[in-house]
Amino acid sequence: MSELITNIGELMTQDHEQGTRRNAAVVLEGERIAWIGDAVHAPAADTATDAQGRAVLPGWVDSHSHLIFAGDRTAEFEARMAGESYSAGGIAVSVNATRAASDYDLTRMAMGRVAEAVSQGTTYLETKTGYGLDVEHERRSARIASTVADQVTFLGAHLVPAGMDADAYTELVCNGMLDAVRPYVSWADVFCERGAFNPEQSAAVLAACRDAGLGLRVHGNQLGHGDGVKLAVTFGAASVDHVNYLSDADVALLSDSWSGWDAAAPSGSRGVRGTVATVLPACDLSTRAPLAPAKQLVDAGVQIAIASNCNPGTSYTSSMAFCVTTAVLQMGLSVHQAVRAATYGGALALGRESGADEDGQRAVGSLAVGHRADLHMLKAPSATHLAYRPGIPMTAAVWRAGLREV
Ligand SMILES: N=CN[C@@H](CCC(=O)O)C(=O)O
Ligand SMILES: [Zn+2]
Repeated sequence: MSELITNIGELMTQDHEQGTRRNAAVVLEGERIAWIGDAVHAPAADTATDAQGRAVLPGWVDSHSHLIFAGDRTAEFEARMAGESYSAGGIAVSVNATRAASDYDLTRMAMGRVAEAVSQGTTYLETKTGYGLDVEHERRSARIASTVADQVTFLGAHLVPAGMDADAYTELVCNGMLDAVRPYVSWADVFCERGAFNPEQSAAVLAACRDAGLGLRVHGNQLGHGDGVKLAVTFGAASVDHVNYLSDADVALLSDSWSGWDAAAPSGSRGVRGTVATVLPACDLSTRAPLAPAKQLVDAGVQIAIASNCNPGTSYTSSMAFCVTTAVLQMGLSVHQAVRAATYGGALALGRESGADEDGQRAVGSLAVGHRADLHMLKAPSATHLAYRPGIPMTAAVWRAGLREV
């Protein structure tokens, strides 16, 4: 089956060769994009959708979420709004509720969160374990995550459970727990922060997970200055996420990590990837943290991603549009930079920005022939309306791997 989407007012492809096109059309064939060009030259297809001059973007790629949880932390949020500061300790509340929930309920709730994200234009997402924190419950979280998300990250190193020695728990994460989750995950993460895991413990987790063949990412520099960025770059992590407190040396490390990367080269031959800095605007607002310096990072040549960080503690939203709006209005990014970070940037953080037409691992996060047909049509003639009309629901239609979801 093929579908023609035509009369697209603004097609923001985030593909280097295609750029942003006016009066464009796209043909989807099965799960892939088969043709992109001017609407006047569009070929026939089995079905046609008239965009009526509206904007079309790649679907959002949400590269950082924590969707496998039960329970409610409204009281913690209210206390924060009354002046308390966020601390890692709140994670334990979600751990208790998550352990007590049935498989059925955990799965149903996670699926509901994915559906909520898709209804707002997210077409590819990662999620993490991290509210199990023992072998049985981390394995269960990983298994459930693998049924609801496109990619799964092992975050056994989220918090040291009450009553456990931090080094003994780190040892468990690196051995028995890692073995238990390994069939379900392709990434590992560590919360390298005061109140969570220190740099030595974090390094041990990253080394063990790297040796087990997992890609790496780090929760770093969220609550204060620290070693998260340094560890992430040293280990060649795909991303370091939060990055609220960065020294000049941290920015230089991230920038240097991209020195072998040519963003203007054809997709698939851009060179050596560095560590993506993932900014989490909704989390920064919900924790009243200083906003991550997204513009400074972009200006320094760092590839950035924008993600929701949807979780019950610091960022209970799956709205990537809200994150993009905030990144423009409050972090100083242009609309194009913010949309890029929430699409191509997320794909880069998940290692899915390129992919051969034939191998089934289609690229996501940008629109080009052979890429996965993940498209997001707005109720507006341009992506600028995401920031120009903050808070207004903007999703008109969503295609995920060629299937119309909204
Ligand atoms: N910072 C660590 N982990 C989550 C928050 C987890 C929680 O508080 O439940 C985050 O990314 O913000
Ligand atoms: Zn997180």
